[in-house]
Amino acid sequence: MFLIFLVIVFIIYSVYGVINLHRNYSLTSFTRRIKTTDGTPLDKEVFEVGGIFGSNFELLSMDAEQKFEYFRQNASAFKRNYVQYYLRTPVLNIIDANDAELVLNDPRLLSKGLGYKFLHPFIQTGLLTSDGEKWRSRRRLLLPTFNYNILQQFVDIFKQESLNFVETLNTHFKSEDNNAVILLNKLMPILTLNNICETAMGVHLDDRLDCNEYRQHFAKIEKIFFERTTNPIMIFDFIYFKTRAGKNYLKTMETLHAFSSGIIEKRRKLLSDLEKSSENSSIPNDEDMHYSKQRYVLLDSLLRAEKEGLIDHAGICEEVDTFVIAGSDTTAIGLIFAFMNLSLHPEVQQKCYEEMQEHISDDLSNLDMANLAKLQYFNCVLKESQRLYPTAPYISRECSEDTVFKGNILLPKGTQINIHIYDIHRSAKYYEEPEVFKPERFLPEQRKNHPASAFFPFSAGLRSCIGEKFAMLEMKTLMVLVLKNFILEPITYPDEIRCSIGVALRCSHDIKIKLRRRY
Ligand code: HEM
Repeated sequence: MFLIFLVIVFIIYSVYGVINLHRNYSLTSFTRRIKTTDGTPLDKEVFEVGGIFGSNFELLSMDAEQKFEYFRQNASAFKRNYVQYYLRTPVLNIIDANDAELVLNDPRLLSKGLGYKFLHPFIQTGLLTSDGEKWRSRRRLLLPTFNYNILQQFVDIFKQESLNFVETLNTHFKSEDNNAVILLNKLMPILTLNNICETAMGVHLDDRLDCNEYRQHFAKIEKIFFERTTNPIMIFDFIYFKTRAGKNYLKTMETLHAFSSGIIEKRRKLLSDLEKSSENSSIPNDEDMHYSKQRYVLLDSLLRAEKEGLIDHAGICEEVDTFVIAGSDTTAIGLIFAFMNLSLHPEVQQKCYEEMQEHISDDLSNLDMANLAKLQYFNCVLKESQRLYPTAPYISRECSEDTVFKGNILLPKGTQINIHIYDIHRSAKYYEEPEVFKPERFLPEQRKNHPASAFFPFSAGLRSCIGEKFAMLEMKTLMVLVLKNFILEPITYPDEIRCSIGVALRCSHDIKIKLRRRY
């Protein structure tokens, strides 16, 4: 009898223990739960996605497009921030603009999310992925290289590269025809990779620095990056790098690193040749002249810092890798969707054309920062395009310690905070007819119709994009050159576009437009 009593007590105790454990831990995810600090139900604050196995297996069988859609469906089903549990990782998904602003302005939440760690073999801990003091000192070092005077000089390069681009577009016309079909996703990345290398790195791409190969390898890396973030088995380096896929990944990385090493080597040589030629006061060759007349670039800041012992060669490599990819892939996506939207909206295109004709002469002699700043409607078009197609559909932070958010939500150390820019930008809570392309919403008199916090394609707060002004100038300059020369007509329509998840916004198929020459 006593034994039966003991067994019953044991069972009750065990059940109680498990219930208590379950309250505090997501047992199948081996992680602590996000909770309120005062014991009120979490559901009052955020939606908690249930399921005995957490969300561990939800993404496993999905392809990149389905994963992208999965987050959109979550946003429209839950309609508020939601919590999920993955293996050893609580995740707070933010789809509320004010809460996104709170996270991005919180000095305790500057560390990047777990996903970025899979980029470390490629860009190590450069500005985008580093944390703490390293990030702070790099940001201090690099910020001045985007000042007004330097950007002003970059505009000349954007202009030259855009002229070259227009020439390339002209080669797509058959002689008897005034119609050319352009694959935006193929052409834009070439232009933007050239631009970042010419401007921030002060290096001209040539056969040695093969841009196509670089892009193909980056696409591979990106695919693997996402497979790894959503597959619990591939998360661990010590398993992953033993697999064949892991070994191939490291090989791909070598090609990418060879590209950035080539850039550094070229700039070092150029600077040393310039130094020598000024010592000998001989007449520098054409290329030297081109660069000496030109500008002080980001890479020079890094090389100078190396001389002062503030950074080593490995540090320079990680920053070059970071800036080459962050400064080219992003603006390429911005341009692809801006041109697609212009092709779909002839009235918007016409307004841009008229604004541009008023401020920029046909010989482009006054195409500079001051006149680009006058193109206010261009700004609206670029912003509206980035609202609908934000280059970074989501960004992520990690709690480096237990953190109380909004006064009442306890986020355990290691919690990932995913901010879904895409969902906020398209939310009916903030925008009237959110799916409709309306650049006018960004005109000064209409801006009050949506909260400022509901638009942040370049992120916000201390870790916002360092290249925002650079990107806007680059995109505007190309728009001027293309609209001066061509009329854009649609081929690809928004309802045909299937976005897929990636480091940045991806689309699995081509985005095309048709061009007609203006003259
Ligand atoms: C349309 C173009 C661009 C968009 C939409 C964009 C967007 C963003 C976003 C959303 C972030 C924050 C990422 C995060 O918190 O995880 C970011 C950071 C960053 N961006 Fe951009 N970017 C663009 C162009 C550029 C360009 C042209 C450069 C370089 C010239 C650049 C360099 C960087 C760097 C280095 C960071 C990390 C900053 C830090 O953590 O201190 N981006 N960008």
